[in-house]
Amino acid sequence: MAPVSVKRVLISESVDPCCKTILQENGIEVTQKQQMTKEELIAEIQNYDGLVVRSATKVTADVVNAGSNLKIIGRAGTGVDNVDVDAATKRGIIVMNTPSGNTISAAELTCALLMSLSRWLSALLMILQFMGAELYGKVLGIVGLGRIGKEVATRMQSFGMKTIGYDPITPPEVSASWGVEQMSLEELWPQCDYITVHTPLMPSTTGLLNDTSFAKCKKGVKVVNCARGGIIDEAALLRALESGQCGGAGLDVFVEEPPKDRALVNHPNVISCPHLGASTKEAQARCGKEIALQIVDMATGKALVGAVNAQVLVSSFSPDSHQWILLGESMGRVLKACTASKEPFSQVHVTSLGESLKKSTGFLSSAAVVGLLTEVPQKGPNLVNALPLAAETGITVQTDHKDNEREACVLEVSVNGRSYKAVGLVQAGLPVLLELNGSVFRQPVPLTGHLLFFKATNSTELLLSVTGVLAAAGVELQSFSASTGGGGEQWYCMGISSLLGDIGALKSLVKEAAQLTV
Ligand SMILES: NC(=O)C1=CN([C@@H]2O[C@H](COP(=O)(O)OP(=O)(O)OC[C@H]3O[C@@H](n4cnc5c(N)ncnc54)[C@H](O)[C@@H]3O)[C@@H](O)[C@H]2O)C=CC1
Ligand SMILES: O=C(O)C(=O)COP(=O)(O)O
Repeated sequence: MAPVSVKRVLISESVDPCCKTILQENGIEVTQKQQMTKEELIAEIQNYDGLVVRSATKVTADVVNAGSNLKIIGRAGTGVDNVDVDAATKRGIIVMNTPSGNTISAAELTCALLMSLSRWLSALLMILQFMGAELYGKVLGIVGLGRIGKEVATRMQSFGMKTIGYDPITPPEVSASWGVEQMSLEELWPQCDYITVHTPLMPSTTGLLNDTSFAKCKKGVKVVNCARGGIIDEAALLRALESGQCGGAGLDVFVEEPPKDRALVNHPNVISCPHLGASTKEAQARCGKEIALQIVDMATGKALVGAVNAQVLVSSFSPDSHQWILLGESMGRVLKACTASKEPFSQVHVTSLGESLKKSTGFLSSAAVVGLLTEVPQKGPNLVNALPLAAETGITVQTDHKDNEREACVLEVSVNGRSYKAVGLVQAGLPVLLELNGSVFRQPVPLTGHLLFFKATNSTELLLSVTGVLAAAGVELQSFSASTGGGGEQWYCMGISSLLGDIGALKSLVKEAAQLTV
């Protein structure tokens, strides 16, 4: 993978100082600010290649779009719901997080809230309520059995709690191996003395606990939310607290932070924190260090860790994928230049051939689309946004893999019902073109530097005329490849020292001509 140039990074809030230090030690200029307003961020973001945030900075589409040089948004923490990931993806910006750096801290705060709710450990609540309850023997329902859910389960088991849970993705046998019996939410609600939620906030988890689910719970159930505000519906929670259906709530997160509506925070049976789950020295040191190292690794082309919107890029970080990516891009560019029609493509089909390319079809197709879209009048597409941009432009991209003795990439595109095709591979570490629109080259064409393609009938006089045009323009001929094609029209490719200023003279000699730089 080619390094992503990151020279200047803005840290827009309180990220551990080790983040700045590590970035600076690796030659990156860093500005760290606290509590930037959205207006300040929009005004300044264009000066940076990278932005590092926690949860307070709202990286909305207008911030993303103002970041004309942005290549990376790093979240020193888990949730990326404060970042408009779709807007970033469309702009080709990588979004990455450090999802395990604060797991233990968030789990520990959850456990602290569960304990506080059992014994009313808060100055105010202790005055109001003297009688607590043991956790021992009680049932804890854990909704979301990922990193934090698991750590909460194993900790609360040591208090003798029975842990049950629900997660649509974590297999029941996996959670069973750390002591959590899975069941449907319908079965879970009525069994729990305590419920804690540990899912991301998304449409399927918004209002997971609502009036209907509270009604199915044991009277007096206690709930904890250290995940995201809104997973427990706030209005329903207040109603359940007031009716006694909910016996207490421990809340670290709110729909609006800090919450302007203080009804929940001020409720006598609520223990609340201002989003402190990750606020420990250890978690911050881990997240700050991890995000800095991940950015450095990406910028040096070493590895791509923690990217949430660039799966294609992640798989492209294998040692020899770089040349295949160049091949895909160059083939896209060659086909774009050599199709007679200037209409937009409607369909792109990429086939990878050969065992070792089985897992490369994803990045080969993105790379080919990057090459095909280079004339899109926006900032150049890259492997992050190629496929979303293609979809937006109405291009259908299909991929395929076929077993073959030799590794190769076949790129076919359709324009106005006509198909065009290129076949290439990486030979001796360099991308080469084997075939173009039915013409098979006698010598593979090295896809590097300035290339002149033309289609003509095989004739020595014509080739002399073409070299004459090059000489007249002061352009040197550096390599020459002709395709096998008998007497009919065939494609030729010349490696040239620079592009011709005007291709008109050449076009008068040959059927089709195109020049490009790859
Ligand atoms: N309060 C704080 O300071 C912190 C909050 N968090 C938040 O905690 C939450 C959990 O974080 P992690 O455990 O690291 O995430 P994770 O990705 O490891 O686990 C989330 C789990 O939720 C499950 N899930 C998805 N949809 C579900 C549904 N409809 N019902 C039940 N489960 C569902 C997923 O399958 C996954 O196993 C996130 O929202 C994160 O942003 C994380 C760190 C600190
Ligand atoms: O990592 C997360 O998802 C968190 O909620 C922690 O947020 P913070 O880094 O403390 O602003």
